[in-house]
Amino acid sequence: MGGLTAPQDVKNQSALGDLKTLELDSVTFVLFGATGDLAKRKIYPALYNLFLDEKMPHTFSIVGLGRRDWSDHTFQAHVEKSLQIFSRRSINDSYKMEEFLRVCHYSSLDVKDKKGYDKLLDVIQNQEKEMSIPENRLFYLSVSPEFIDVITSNIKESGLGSSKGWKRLIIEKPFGHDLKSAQVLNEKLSQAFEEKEIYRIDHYLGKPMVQNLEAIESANPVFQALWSNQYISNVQITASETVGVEQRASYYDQTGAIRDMVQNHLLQMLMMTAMHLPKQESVKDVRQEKVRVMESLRPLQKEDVVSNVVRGQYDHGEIYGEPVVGYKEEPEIRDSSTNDTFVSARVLIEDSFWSGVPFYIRTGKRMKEKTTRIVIEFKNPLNELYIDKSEGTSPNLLMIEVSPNSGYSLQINSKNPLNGNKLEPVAINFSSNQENVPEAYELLLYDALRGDPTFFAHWKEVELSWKWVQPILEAFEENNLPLHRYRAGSMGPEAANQLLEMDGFKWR
Ligand SMILES: NC(=O)C1=CN([C@@H]2O[C@H](COP(=O)(O)OP(=O)(O)OC[C@H]3O[C@@H](n4cnc5c(N)ncnc54)[C@H](OP(=O)(O)O)[C@@H]3O)[C@@H](O)[C@H]2O)C=CC1
Ligand SMILES: O=C1O[C@H](COP(=O)(O)O)[C@@H](O)[C@H](O)[C@H]1O
Repeated sequence: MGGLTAPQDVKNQSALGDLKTLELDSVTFVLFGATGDLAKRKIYPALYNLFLDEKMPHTFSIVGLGRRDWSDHTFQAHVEKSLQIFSRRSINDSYKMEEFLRVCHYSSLDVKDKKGYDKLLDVIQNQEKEMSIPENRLFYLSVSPEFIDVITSNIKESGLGSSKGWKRLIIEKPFGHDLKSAQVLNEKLSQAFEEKEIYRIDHYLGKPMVQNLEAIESANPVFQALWSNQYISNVQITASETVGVEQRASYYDQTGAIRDMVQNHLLQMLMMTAMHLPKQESVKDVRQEKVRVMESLRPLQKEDVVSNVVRGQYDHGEIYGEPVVGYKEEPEIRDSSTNDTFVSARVLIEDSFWSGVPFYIRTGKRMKEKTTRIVIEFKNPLNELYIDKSEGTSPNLLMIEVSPNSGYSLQINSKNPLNGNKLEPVAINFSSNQENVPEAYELLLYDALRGDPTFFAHWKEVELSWKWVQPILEAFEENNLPLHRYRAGSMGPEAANQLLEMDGFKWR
């Protein structure tokens, strides 16, 4: 096995480079919430795909935890089933499958039971001894956020966290419910883990096209030259979904689009789009630059929210031709709910690069299409050159398709000989082969295994995001702005279009 791959070992490598050849430290992957939904849909498939790609350490073991009284055998059958359903890769190689399942073990633990952690320590130490794994432990908390505090303090007190090797902690969203609760949670976390050991997952940061954003600018002189308020008129970030609240009513009705999507995923995409990096970027640079973006956001006062933010809630309608009920008719949603299922906002960055360039963000459930897209709209001074206004040009647009498709499209103007040589917008397209695109969780787990936190959210980013969002939460709670209804299957309320129209733009 190679030497320790501590965060400092990767800090000088390109944050975006391919490190496939790097040898990873042997590790015990300790999964809290191993019987849950996220584990089966995302975590096992990601680990297995990494294993098939030889991106797992040479020696590793997985210890799954939950309250259920499962044997190793039951757990392995559960993991296998989840791979059959959710892995994007073939599961026909029975030799590889057996090899993978052999290292999956299960131990039952109620996370509130202090004594249970002593037993867990024994289980892990025995595994480590048997498989000659040094005491490197990666703890993944795929459980409800209410347990984060109790788990991390029990990890500390039981000695599970005081190993001779390294320890890392991966935690899922949501990180807090508002600014105060996030600060309290972070304070508790930091009693058991150092910031450099904490990997806060935002799965949008694992999407290949989000990881590519910085490269689009820095690896293309043509965009590098244009990437500022001199040439860009506005930036639009959309994350629309066709699904409704599904089986998560109790979570979502307390959370809304503002906490579920805006505070984390949309602001992370905004940071990744707006940050400026020197050529030799490192983990520290990326995170510093993202923080700089957040520090430059014009803060919203509660009274500004009404003119910069639109909130909506879906009514009944149709999705892909099928009728769907409105939000308040969804099972377990309160009749009186004023929860936001749609949010759009105008965000202003007050620095020398972006001042005067509005960033518009929008996200919603039960919209017309499932798409995550970032559009950079360039200024269009040419129109004034055309005396005949029917010969006007369209703005150049760089459209970055994040998901479900990954690709770019650049809209330029061109004469169409089939239409009297009139100028028309045409698109230059690139789209990745979807089958080979790794899943976000694969990229993120690989980074955590090799100790690279670049694409995880640093506490400062999380805190600054909550700070920006906090006045919006309060304005929503106090009902200071309208709750616009929108038809399921539409692109949200009309007020979201007006937000751009008043600045002379439209959603792309
Ligand atoms: N599912 C998803 O798509 C997403 C989930 N997340 C986040 O991931 C986390 C997990 O979500 P999800 O998998 O959906 O949740 P589930 O409710 O499906 O699973 C919860 C897990 O926690 C375990 N658990 C609950 N109580 C205890 C306890 N007292 N002691 C030990 N284990 C316990 C359960 O095991 P058992 O029942 O055996 O005790 C189960 O394995 C949450 O923070 C969620 O917000 C984030 C993004 C997407
Ligand atoms: O974190 C979340 O993300 C999903 C959308 O993720 P995507 O990768 O499918 O775009 C969203 O449905 C969910 O409500 C939210 O918690």
